[in-house]
Amino acid sequence: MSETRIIYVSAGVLLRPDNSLLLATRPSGKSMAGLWELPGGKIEPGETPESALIREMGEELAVTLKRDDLSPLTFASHGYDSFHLVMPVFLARNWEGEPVPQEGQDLAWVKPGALKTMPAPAADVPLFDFLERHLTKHVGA
Ligand SMILES: Nc1nc2c([nH]c(=O)n2[C@@H]2O[C@H](COP(=O)(O)OP(=O)(O)OP(=O)(O)O)[C@@H](O)[C@H]2O)c(=O)[nH]1
Repeated sequence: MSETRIIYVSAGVLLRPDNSLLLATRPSGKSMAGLWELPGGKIEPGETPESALIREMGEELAVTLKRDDLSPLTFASHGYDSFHLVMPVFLARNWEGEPVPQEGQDLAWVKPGALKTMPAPAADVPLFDFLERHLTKHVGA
């Protein structure tokens, strides 16, 4: 029986008062370059999902998040060819700083109803569906 390699990634939904959320393209040169994803990245040894996300938001977007700004929202679990992705997703409504791409990404603030128009990694398709239903239902589109 072949072993499944699990990759743990932490991702964040930065939600503005107008109910738009931030997506970023994967930088060129990386796997799945150009697709729209939630900001975040791999959880390194010794990190919690929260500390990894806080670090990634600083590295990728120069945004400062505090632990108390993060609420657990949902997760993705998706089998890619070479690994299985497990990705806790946190919601943040407060942060310090305006997101500025640090790695050449494009950024877009997207309303939940428009998420499905954004080409995304396979793991994000059910996630975008969830966000559309959840954020539209509970916050108003
Ligand atoms: N941050 C983020 N990663 C995602 C999302 N959806 C998804 O499949 N992923 C995958 O989760 C992994 C994220 O890790 P990462 O962004 O730190 O990866 P990396 O830059 O080191 O990528 P690399 O392994 O291609 O060098 C990638 O394989 C990425 O394709 C998402 O919405 N946000």
